[in-house]
Amino acid sequence: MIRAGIVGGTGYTGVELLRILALHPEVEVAAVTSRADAGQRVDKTYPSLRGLCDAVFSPPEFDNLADCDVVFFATPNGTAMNMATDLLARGIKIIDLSADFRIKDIEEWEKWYGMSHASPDLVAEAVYGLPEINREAIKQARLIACPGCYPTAVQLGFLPLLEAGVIDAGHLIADAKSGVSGAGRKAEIPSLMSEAGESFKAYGVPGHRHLPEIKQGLQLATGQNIGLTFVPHLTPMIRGIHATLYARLTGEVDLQGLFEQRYQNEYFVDVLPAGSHADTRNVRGSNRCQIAVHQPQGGDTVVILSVIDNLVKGASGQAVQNMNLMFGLRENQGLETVALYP
Ligand SMILES: NC(=O)C1=CN([C@@H]2O[C@H](COP(=O)(O)OP(=O)(O)OC[C@H]3O[C@@H](n4cnc5c(N)ncnc54)[C@H](OP(=O)(O)O)[C@@H]3O)[C@@H](O)[C@H]2O)C=CC1
Ligand SMILES: CC(=O)N[C@@H](CCC(=O)OP(=O)(O)O)C(=O)O
Repeated sequence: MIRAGIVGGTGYTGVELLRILALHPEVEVAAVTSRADAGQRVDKTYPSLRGLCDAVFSPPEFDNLADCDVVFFATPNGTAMNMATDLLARGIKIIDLSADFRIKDIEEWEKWYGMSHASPDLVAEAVYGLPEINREAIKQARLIACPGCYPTAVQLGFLPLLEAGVIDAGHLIADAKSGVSGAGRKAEIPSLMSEAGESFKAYGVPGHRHLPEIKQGLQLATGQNIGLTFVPHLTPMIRGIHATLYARLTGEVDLQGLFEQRYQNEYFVDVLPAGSHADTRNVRGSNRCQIAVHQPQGGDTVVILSVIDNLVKGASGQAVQNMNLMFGLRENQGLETVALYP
């Protein structure tokens, strides 16, 4: 059995990892940390796990994680970068759900994240954990930077078009909407039901920290200079991201065929039949990204609809998909759940 540790087990992505790993046949959850709940049984904080998890929260310290084979960081930005070196030196693999190792340009990272980087040397080594691009590198990696939630939905939607060279890469538009669980479990006024409920708003229009991540990811994967306008929105649902992507076509192409071919061997990317409208409810609780392809009125604008569950394919499910690859397991092991409907 793989001994897994979770740093930040009380947060939304932490408990989602616990939910997935509780039924994973090859994994034993050996350590779960929380500062606030240290000493308390995990299933007291989360009764949904009663009978499935007998772990007790411990403080996020090296000694409590030292017997793990892999440690997931489900923590705010700036945490994993301070603990990674010691864990790696002990031979423990790391899967970081935060942004600490995602951006290769350290100055750029420091600008967007507003802090200095504690382990710049590890950034070069980290593998960006989007399996649909980096599968072979992930299998060899000891440090994974899991993609952000918006970057997962946006990159999977644009990739086939950029790889085929059929759109103007300099003028992409991503109009994305997220449920409130994307902001995490911490108490914050914008996440209150009376603030986010019955309301809908854009935020981060002048610049959101996922912009450099998406541009870097698409640039590295396709070798093209990417120009992107990215506008996130907060929508009054709990889980889900819906990205509506726009690009100008530069030639004639069978768009539906292009997407179906690109993702024909990808278990977690489902290209919907022509004419479909992707809907977040069809991926809620599952590790799937569903994509619909449109060319309105046969014009020169392609519109891609890409939906994921931000906590699963956008975070913890993708993290487990990476773990499966790193440990030579079947990529979809423990992740074959069907979406919850409605
Ligand atoms: N929510 C989402 O949809 C997504 C989130 N992410 C990223 O995943 C990470 C976790 O997100 P999320 O689960 O939403 O966050 P939450 O705010 O819900 O949870 C954060 C967790 O980290 C722990 N924690 C906080 N500060 C520290 C610290 N300094 N040292 C150790 N543990 C700490 C908290 O427990 P305690 O304070 O008790 O220690 C808590 O368990 C973030 O980096 C986020 O950006 C990525 C993709 C999607
Ligand atoms: C709705 C909401 O607030 N979403 C978050 C996305 C958070 C997230 O998951 O950030 P990382 O993927 O970079 O870790 C935000 O826009 O800040």
